[in-house]
Amino acid sequence: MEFRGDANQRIARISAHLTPQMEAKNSVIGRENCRAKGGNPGFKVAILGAAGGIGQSLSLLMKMNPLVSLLHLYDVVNAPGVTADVSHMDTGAVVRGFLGAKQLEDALTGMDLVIIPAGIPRKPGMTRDDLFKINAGIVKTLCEGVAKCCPNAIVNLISNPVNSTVPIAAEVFKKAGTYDPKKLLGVTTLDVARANTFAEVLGLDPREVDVPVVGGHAGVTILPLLSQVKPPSSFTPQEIEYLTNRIQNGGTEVVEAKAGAGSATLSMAYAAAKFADACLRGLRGDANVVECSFVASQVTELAFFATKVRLGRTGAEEVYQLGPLNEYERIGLEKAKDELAGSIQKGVEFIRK
Ligand SMILES: NC(=O)C1=CN([C@@H]2O[C@H](COP(=O)(O)OP(=O)(O)OC[C@H]3O[C@@H](n4cnc5c(N)ncnc54)[C@H](O)[C@@H]3O)[C@@H](O)[C@H]2O)C=CC1
Ligand SMILES: O=C([O-])CC(=O)C(=O)O
Repeated sequence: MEFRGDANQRIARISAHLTPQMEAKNSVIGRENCRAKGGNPGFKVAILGAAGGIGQSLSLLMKMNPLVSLLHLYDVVNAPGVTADVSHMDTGAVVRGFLGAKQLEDALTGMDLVIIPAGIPRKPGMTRDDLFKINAGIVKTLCEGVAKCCPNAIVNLISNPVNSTVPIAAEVFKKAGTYDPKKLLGVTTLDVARANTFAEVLGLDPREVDVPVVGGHAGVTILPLLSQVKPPSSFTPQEIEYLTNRIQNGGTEVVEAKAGAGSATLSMAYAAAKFADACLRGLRGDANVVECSFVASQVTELAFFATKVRLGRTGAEEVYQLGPLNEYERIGLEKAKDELAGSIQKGVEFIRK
């Protein structure tokens, strides 16, 4: 082990979770220079809402990701506790905690990827849209921070209702003059994970199944394209009905099972970590990184729509078309678009009003 400076300096450094390189260059260090303790160069990732149900597990999973060199954990409560806890994991990423609005800018400065699971979750009987009143303002404030402190970062937006919070974020970035549609990604990975899992009726290992899920992230806007499942398989009409309903209502299934204690957190943290890893692999320049995401889109007449996208060095570099749909899916698409149009409009108006 290399020791620099006297013992007191070393102890101060350790308690601040800083490497000598990071201390020297503080938070404006370039990616090449930002090495986690003995690790490889990596990316700088912030989680906003890191002390929540999703945030805590996601913090754990991102601390385990070898592509992450610096992990900033921000919340309005309990960020120091989560940070202290996660920082004891003997993986490469250096962890720093940030508590409350006064520390938001420090949390965001220099970040390559910002993941946002901040906001209230549903209780039984609520729709995702019922969260708009509170979560719209939270997302607005956090995105204003992103625009100011890390305008080039990729943003993974998890806070519901995603169908409205992504348009809100876009409007905030437009207002700030920093909007890059390729860099704003609504996280719909859990819908795909559920579709792949529930397709067990095929008798397949979910890891081998790939069901594209398009549209948005609420009720009928969640449109699984079972006709495009890989490996190619055929379903009976009853199976299609069962699977489509279960995928569309997967979130509600968890909300009801938790009976007032929140919504999906563990499967969501898994899905968010999987999507964030795909974004980082894209940033690194890996080829053929493809995931579904709710993004600015010209695939339909709507300004935002979830489809498969190819992730690259600059974000969602290619937005794929829907591909051939069967009659059942065409009807589902019309329903999805009707609801999505209103949710997108609601988000846009929240900022433009
Ligand atoms: N996109 C998706 O597929 C999914 C989205 N969600 C959504 O994710 C959000 C979070 O869910 P949970 O983690 O279960 O909720 P939670 O209530 O457990 O955690 C939310 C965290 O956000 C923090 N927070 C609140 N205001 C904040 C602010 N201004 N700045 C920073 N942090 C703030 C809270 O202190 C809390 O720690 C909800 O809106 C939920 O609906 C949940 C599951 C799936
Ligand atoms: O259902 C909810 O409220 C949380 C969510 O978005 C999901 O689990 O898909």
